[in-house]
Amino acid sequence: MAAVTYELIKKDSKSKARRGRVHTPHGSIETPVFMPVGTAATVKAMRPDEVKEMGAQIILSNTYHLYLRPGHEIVREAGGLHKFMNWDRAILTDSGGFQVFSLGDLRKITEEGVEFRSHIDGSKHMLSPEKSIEVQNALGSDIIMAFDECAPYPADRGYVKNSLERTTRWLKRCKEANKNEDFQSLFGIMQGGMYQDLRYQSAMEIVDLDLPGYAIGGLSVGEPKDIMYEVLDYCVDYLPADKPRYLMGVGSPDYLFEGVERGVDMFDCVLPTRIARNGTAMTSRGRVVIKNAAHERDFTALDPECDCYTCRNYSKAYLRHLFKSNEILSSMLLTNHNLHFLINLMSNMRKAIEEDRFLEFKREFYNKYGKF
Ligand SMILES: CC1(C)O[C@@H]2[C@@H](CO[C@@]3(CNc4nc5cc6c(=O)[nH]c(N)nc6cc5[nH]4)OC(C)(C)O[C@@H]23)O1
Repeated sequence: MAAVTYELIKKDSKSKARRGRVHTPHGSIETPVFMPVGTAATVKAMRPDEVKEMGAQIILSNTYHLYLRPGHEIVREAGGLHKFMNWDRAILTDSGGFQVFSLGDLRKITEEGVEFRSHIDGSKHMLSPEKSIEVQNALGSDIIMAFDECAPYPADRGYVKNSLERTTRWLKRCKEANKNEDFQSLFGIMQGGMYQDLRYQSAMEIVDLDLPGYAIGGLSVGEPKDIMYEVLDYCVDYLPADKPRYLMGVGSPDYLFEGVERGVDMFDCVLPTRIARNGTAMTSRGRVVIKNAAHERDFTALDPECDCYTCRNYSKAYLRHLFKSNEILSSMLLTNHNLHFLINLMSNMRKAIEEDRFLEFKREFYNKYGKF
């Protein structure tokens, strides 16, 4: 029995949306779920007790970053990532494949793995399926992601086909490297670019390995919204219904609604924490750019419908002052609100699916939120 299992609780009658539960060694996760990103073993500007208090059930961290700094051996000696960062709920770690492409100074991709220079100090490194699994085993995360290549967008068919076939060969090596780990569940990642037949091929190849869960990779890489939704329309159906489905790198409220409607269970994205540090808040009335002069004498809360610590205690005028003064508290309060907003949104989506009114809830939200 895998350490991570999926329990389907309710399927929406008018869409592919589904309410479920993912069981892990560090607790159960109610789905659909948004996972706050804690790249370097911290959800930036947040303390773990605040992240827990707002209802986060699982957070994401990154192999690429922790391998480079402080080094996975240090985290192993600290007793693993849960101990090191004082987080006792579930952790999912991405494999480093994508981050090497998006962050590292990519040198070479071979059958063995990927050679790259660190974005921190330019030192040369090699990540392979075996190395990625060794690092994730040292981190001790509950869900570990396969070492894959996320094909760039756009990319021609030939490149995408060769890339997905190598990603499948890498997945088999990941499974072999992880075979002695009882408490860490390996998720496969579907690639195939924007080509339906290649997505099908990738799905069949990874599902054949009978893993505890599957991610849809290769999306949220700059493709237009309608292309992502079109690809999602068929990708979810290629994955087994009795396993969790994870859409990587998504997202903002509209992407979350569209993903949930198409049957996705798990999401992660740097957006809420990243834009908070840049002074933008997600609210029930759309985005609020706090530095705008309009907020200078606005002594009302950021979001009239939000009961987070920030909205209960501070005004837009004060938050604008903090941001303009480049105060650390600005990032803390806006991050707290943005994460609370998305976690609360997912909780309301789960309730709406339970009450068979998901599409109505989506319409209500869109009407209030305005343009995306
Ligand atoms: C939406 C938003 C704000 O998220 C930002 C920025 C650009 O998009 C993001 C998010 N998109 C994203 N797609 C992914 C695909 C894969 C994948 O195929 N494999 C593996 N192992 N990990 C993945 C992680 C992914 N993250 O990717 C970086 C570059 C990490 O920054 C994020 O736009």
